[in-house]
Amino acid sequence: MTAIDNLQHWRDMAENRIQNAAKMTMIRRQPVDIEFTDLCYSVPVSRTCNKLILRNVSGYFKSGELTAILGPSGAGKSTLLNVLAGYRIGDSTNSVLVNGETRDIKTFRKLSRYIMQEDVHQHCLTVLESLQTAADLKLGKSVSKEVKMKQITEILDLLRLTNSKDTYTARLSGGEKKRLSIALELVNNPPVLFLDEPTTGLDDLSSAQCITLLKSLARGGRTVICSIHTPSAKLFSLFDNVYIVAQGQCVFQGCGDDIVPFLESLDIHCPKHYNPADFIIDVSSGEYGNHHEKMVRAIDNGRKHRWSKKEEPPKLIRLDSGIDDIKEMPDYGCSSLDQFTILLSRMSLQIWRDWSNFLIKVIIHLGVGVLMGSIFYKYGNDASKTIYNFGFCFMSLILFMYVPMLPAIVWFPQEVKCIKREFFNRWYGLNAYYFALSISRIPFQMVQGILYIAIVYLMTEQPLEIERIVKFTSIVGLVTLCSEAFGMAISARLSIVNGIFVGPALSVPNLLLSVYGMGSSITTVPMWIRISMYFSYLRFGLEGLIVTIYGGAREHLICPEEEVYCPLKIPRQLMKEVGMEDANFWRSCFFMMFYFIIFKVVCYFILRQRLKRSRSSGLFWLIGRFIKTHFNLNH
Ligand SMILES: Nc1ncnc2c1ncn2[C@@H]1O[C@H](COP(=O)(O)OP(=O)(O)OP(=O)(O)O)[C@@H](O)[C@H]1O
Repeated sequence: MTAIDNLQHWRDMAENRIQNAAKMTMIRRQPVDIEFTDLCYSVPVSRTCNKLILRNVSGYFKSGELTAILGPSGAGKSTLLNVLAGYRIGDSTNSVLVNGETRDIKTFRKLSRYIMQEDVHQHCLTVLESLQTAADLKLGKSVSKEVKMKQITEILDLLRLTNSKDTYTARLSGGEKKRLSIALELVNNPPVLFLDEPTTGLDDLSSAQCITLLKSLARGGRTVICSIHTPSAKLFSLFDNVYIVAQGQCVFQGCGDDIVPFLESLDIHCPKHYNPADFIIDVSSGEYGNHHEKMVRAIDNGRKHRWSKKEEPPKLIRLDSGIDDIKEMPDYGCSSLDQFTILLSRMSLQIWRDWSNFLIKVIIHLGVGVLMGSIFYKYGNDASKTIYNFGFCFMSLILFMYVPMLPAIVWFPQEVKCIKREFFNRWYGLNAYYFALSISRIPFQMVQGILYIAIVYLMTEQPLEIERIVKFTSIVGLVTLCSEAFGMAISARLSIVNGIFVGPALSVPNLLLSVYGMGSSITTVPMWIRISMYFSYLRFGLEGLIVTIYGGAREHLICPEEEVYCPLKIPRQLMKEVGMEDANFWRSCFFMMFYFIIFKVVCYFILRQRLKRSRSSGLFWLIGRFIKTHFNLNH
């Protein structure tokens, strides 16, 4: 068998599989054709200068077809895909038509799904649980559990994930993760699918299976568009439409079989047995001389919708697009309250399943509790050790500042990637997500705090009064919440590398201001430092703990017999010595709540800004542009 016969044989087999899979594919969707004309996209690179990435490209992607966007590295494939999907709006000027009508981005996002290159999943959920959550969020309560399960089973079969349905997503192979990403977006059967390099990181067999699957989805009536890196001849033969980009312009558009005749028409000859996809990419990147302009002219920068030796096929005109019905559809599959409850149970399950992480935290809190209890053993009621007991309170606050903040800085950037995918694909709104996120973590933080307090409070012999115990726990809880919210506000914008530096660095002034001026009267502290102290939530935490332990009508502390004189025997005396005589428990709580809300609000707006895909204007635009051109915050 010659190589060509081999390829033909493989193609026939794949075609058979595609036909069978296409029959299984859920309800057929209304066709959606995408046409774009003179599309430009630029990014700011300096204060005055923009880099033009897409240069007046045009093109036409038909429903029922699998389209590949190919090109040399840096040609603009991902950018074109992102702009078409609406994932990047930025400085783009364009005319994108959907079924002949100007694209309304809000409506289009209800029609399309975007599968990103990186497969980020909720790692402690199984494949089936992930799909069930997606179905609950996207289909809502109007679809019965049985119907959802039927759809899920069909999708699992179609994507050959049935055998892995009970596997945790963290344990899936690269190919399975990619298929799960596709499966999750198939739940509400979108008519348009965009995929950014779906075969990256997959071996030949998995790549072939992935592209075969995409073709079967296209055969089900969908418009499937993917960017792809140098596909093998086998894979290349599966695409219905090929769109080749070089230097931000279109150098070919049409059927893969037409590439060789197209190049021949320009007097460029493809060597025998050479993969035409590789050859045209080599030609467009200048390996065989400068043919770029010639190719762009021949295809009219994509205005010629399908280069063919034969007549160009007539363009389909959709009369009953059904897009108007979609405009009326709600933005999400279920109400905000339902989104909140589904997400809250998913997050709680995630934390619960990640029991090793939870266990480590519990062990650390118990271990540090025993250590602190041993170091400050029985200091709480010992008048000769009052100043050390103050140290114990301060050390406890440092623990509850760093322990919640550092994991948040490391964990949250990964979570943001997942939110980006799910939010962009309209699984849920940001408000529901953010409330669920904020609430889901509180019980687990509280359990760890209570375990620590139970040990140290008894071992250090702090006053055993219900009111003081509750107040002590509340202050520690508030410091925990503030610290985690602070860590999340930092990591919502920064990468792990930047966040892990910025978080602890900003904690230093927080710590310094919390104990500044102790030992002398507050009136001796310069005014600007006194004002700065209001910016340290830890200061309020410390005041809150000291007033809880030493405030109120507490009896005198016990001065050991071997001590001649205990100057800090009177509880209020310590508060005077450390400049906290005016401390008030409720004021401390109020300020910590205030900072907690501020950090939460800042984090929310940063997240919203990152997820929002529309073009900002005025001052926000200027600030955004300044940050983009001067800082690389995410990498
Ligand atoms: N935010 C940005 N700032 C500056 N240049 C950018 C930015 N985004 C993309 N580019 C540039 O635009 C060009 C196209 O990028 P794009 O990621 O679309 O290329 P690609 O064809 O997908 O490349 P690859 O195949 O290597 O992934 C590249 O030269 C890239 O450096």
